[in-house]
Amino acid sequence: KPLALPGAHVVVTGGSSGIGKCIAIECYKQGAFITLVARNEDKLLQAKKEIEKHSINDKQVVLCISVDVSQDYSQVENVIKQAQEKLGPVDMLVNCAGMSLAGKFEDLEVSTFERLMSVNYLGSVYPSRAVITTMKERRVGRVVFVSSQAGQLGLFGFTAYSSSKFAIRGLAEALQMEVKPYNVYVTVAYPPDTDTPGFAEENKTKPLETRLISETTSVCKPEQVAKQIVKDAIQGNFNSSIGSDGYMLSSLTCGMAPVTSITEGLQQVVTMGLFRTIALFYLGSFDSIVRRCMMQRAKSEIADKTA
Ligand SMILES: NC(=O)C1=CN([C@@H]2O[C@H](COP(=O)(O)OP(=O)(O)OC[C@H]3O[C@@H](n4cnc5c(N)ncnc54)[C@H](OP(=O)(O)O)[C@@H]3O)[C@@H](O)[C@H]2O)C=CC1
Ligand SMILES: CCCCCCCCCCCCCCCC(=O)[C@@H](N)CO
Repeated sequence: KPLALPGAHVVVTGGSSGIGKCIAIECYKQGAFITLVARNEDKLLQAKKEIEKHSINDKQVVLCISVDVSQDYSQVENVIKQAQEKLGPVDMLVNCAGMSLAGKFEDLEVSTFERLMSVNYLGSVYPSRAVITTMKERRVGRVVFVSSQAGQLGLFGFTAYSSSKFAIRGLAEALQMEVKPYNVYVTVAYPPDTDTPGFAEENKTKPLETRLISETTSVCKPEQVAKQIVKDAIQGNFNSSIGSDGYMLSSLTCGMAPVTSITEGLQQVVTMGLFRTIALFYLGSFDSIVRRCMMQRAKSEIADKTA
């Protein structure tokens, strides 16, 4: 019972840039009709043009809607209504609008915590809330949440970002239990660092510790991440991850997450102990990175004072 993308209506928030844009392209290539949701109209139009290059028939449409997904629920509800009037009921919603800001806890403004929670978490609640009733009624639907590897473990510098991405996991687990009997499937994606404009922005303020720890995993291409997310969403897999560290992290942090197949469940049972063992070594190396950076900073402070 995979979702058939040809002719389907896919809404992608954050679809004007990075991972979201690549998800839109991937779905368009498979015959879907697309609604892009983001704030900046120029970026939306630019992305629309780029996506339209990949059309497979002359009926396909890319609709652009400018709205802030985190501000006002009634606004978000309205634009979803508009999109449904033009392109029909939403078959798949991808919540990809989001942002990251890294910094030490005491260096981050309190407003940053509010902002990230509002964009990353509430910005996923609002569009989902706006599409879910119709999906349940039609007994068709996919809701995709884009969390992060930083939504599976807490890292130095990500006190504000990680918590907003962990929140998505709780929302997704609870929602999946509610909507599964209606044939609506929820997917949570946990991408690693991915080469996007958003990632470049994040790197401008990233503490050294965060950079060094993140370098444990390599930087992915957004096309590759998008392909995996679309594949998992079509299949109705609850979990979507990439690479061997992504696989280990998902297995290790499965907790009480819904299980998609018997194979997945068995793999989790068998690998859990081994992956926890590996994780202990990673945690040790992260701690030593943090300690080394601290000593380095202390040294250069002393040098500054004596100079
Ligand atoms: N790149 C990475 O390393 C990783 C990214 N992720 C997650 O993937 C998602 C996409 O990231 P990435 O592709 O790097 O991001 P980009 O910054 O490249 O793109 C973000 C998109 O979201 C839109 N957006 C941002 N804020 C809002 C808002 N308030 N309302 C509506 N639209 C908004 C932007 O458009 P506009 O600004 O015009 O509104 C843009 O289309 C994010 O949730 C991110 O946390 C997860 C793991 C790794
Ligand atoms: C058995 C256990 C294996 C453990 C491997 C752990 C590796 C941890 C690295 C975490 C990297 C964090 C990526 C955050 C990406 C992100 O969301 C931002 N770039 C957004 O802009």
